Amino acid sequence: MTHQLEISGVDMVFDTPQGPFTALKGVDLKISKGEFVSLIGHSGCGKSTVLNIVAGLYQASKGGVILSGKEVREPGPERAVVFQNHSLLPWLTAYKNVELAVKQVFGKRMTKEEIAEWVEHNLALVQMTHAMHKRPDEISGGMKQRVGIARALAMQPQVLLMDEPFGALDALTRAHMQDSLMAIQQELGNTVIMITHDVDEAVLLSDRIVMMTNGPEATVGEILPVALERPRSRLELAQDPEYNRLRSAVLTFLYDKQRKVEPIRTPIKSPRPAQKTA
Ligand SMILES: Nc1ncnc2c1ncn2[C@@H]1O[C@H](COP(=O)(O)OP(=O)(O)OP(=O)(O)O)[C@@H](O)[C@H]1O
Repeated sequence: MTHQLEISGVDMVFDTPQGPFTALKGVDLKISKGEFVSLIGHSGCGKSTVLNIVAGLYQASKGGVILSGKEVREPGPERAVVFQNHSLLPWLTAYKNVELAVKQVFGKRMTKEEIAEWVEHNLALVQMTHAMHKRPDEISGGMKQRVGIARALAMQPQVLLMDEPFGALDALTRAHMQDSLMAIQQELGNTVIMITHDVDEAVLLSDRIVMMTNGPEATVGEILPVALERPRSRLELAQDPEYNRLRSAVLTFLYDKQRKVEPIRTPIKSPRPAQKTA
């Protein structure tokens, strides 16, 4: 089976004032077209570094990434990135934000009418038609995130890279966004790599959960296939024994096998003033 995306033997060494720091060591991951893969692991293990290498924003120190047979060397429109802090241009409306990306990618190939239709179509996909002429400061965080997703989808990327896309949202908005993303991904068949800290989110959305070991020299620890039928309903899954088995497998990995022991610093007590003796 040929894979759409191959991350092979990736090491990442950062130069720091304290000397070289090996954040990643020997990361291997092969992803098929249309797969939804989550990266999960403790804070600082290197999830964003992996995503940035796939995005072409960082160059691996060793190894590399092949997408559809071509080596990734720089950012490109076939890999759209959605960050936690929706990076919309504040002076442009939701519509104009999406239009800008569409013009960058398809400006030469689409007519004005086609561009307008495509922008509206993608905003409709994320249910933002009603607010498409509002600026980012006039809409909620969840709505901004939806515009960010519409902008990424409108570029028709082969791979959608999402760095904790729903991390800053309240629980209800988050649940709604997860459901929309599942529906959109099922319709469009995009390949998605998503970083999350949320075990339920990982199990609900993914075809595979990639669990990373703690750094330094972090790498892929275990890969958990999630064979739950789609479409998935969060309410039904709450009672599903397989869902609960998968959930506890991730929790066991994170809190047992890769338990992170933070050094507890005992505050240094200031020496007691010497007692005066009479
Ligand atoms: N540009 C950089 N220079 C030096 N060290 C870096 C750089 N970027 C990341 N690191 C280090 O590499 C390690 C992995 O960082 P990364 O941001 O990829 O982790 P993460 O798993 O995404 O963390 P979080 O879940 O907290 O976002 C960390 O120890 C971090 O301090």
